[in-house]
Amino acid sequence: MCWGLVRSFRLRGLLPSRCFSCCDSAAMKHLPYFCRGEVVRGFGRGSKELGIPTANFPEHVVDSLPLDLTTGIYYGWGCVANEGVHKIVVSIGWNPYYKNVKKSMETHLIHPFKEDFYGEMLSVIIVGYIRPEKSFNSLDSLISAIHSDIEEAKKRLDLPEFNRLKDDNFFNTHSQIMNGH
Ligand SMILES: Cc1cc2nc3c(=O)[nH]c(=O)nc-3n(C[C@H](O)[C@H](O)[C@H](O)COP(=O)(O)O)c2cc1C
Ligand SMILES: Nc1ncnc2c1ncn2[C@@H]1O[C@H](COP(=O)(O)OP(=O)(O)O)[C@@H](O)[C@H]1O
Ligand SMILES: [Mg+2]
Repeated sequence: MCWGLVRSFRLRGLLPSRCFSCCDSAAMKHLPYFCRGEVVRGFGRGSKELGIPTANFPEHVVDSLPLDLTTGIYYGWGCVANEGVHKIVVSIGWNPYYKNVKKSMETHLIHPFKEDFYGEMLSVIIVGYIRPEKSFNSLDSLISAIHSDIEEAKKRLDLPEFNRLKDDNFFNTHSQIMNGH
């Protein structure tokens, strides 16, 4: 754990004053992480098998993630086509339950959408880390874990230090400049 970084995040108001047991230095050092890309098709399991749709980013967006960014489950804010900012949970990795060969980055927006939005631009700010990805013994266990992640994300995003990032100017621009470069 790099306490210098943790302190600097706290001073900038990006970390709560108490440390969550799931703090992970390799995840934290890149946060908040700004990311934007078109929504593409995945395996079609999110809605059909899990009842939890995930908007998948294209390969080039996944490949541009920092190589040392810990895989796992994150939370933050997201916006489809510049129309409203919503709480999100994000899964980054190989979906060990399904043994995917390619790394994916998938966002579930905690908001009911009337229609699919494939091809639209999705902008996300990842602000915190929840847990590593796991392989579960049953589909029901995976679904329960995802629902717990959603509840955890909803709570943490109400903390003032995370809540204010929903108003970040990133969601009002189309700029390709992200994470300072
Ligand atoms: C909050 C959240 C947590 C997830 N946790 C796991 C996990 O622990 N293990 C896993 O194999 N997949 C996990 N996933 C990924 C799902 O397996 C994946 O979203 C699902 O297979 C849909 O894939 P698709 O978009 O290709 O249809 C998680 C997804 C979300 C949104
Ligand atoms: N709340 C939501 N969060 C994420 N995607 C959603 C949501 N509501 C509808 N969708 C749509 O569902 C799609 C994802 O469903 P999913 O079953 O994971 O398919 P895929 O495997 O193609 O990603 C998204 O690309 C989007 O068009
Ligand atoms: Mg998906």
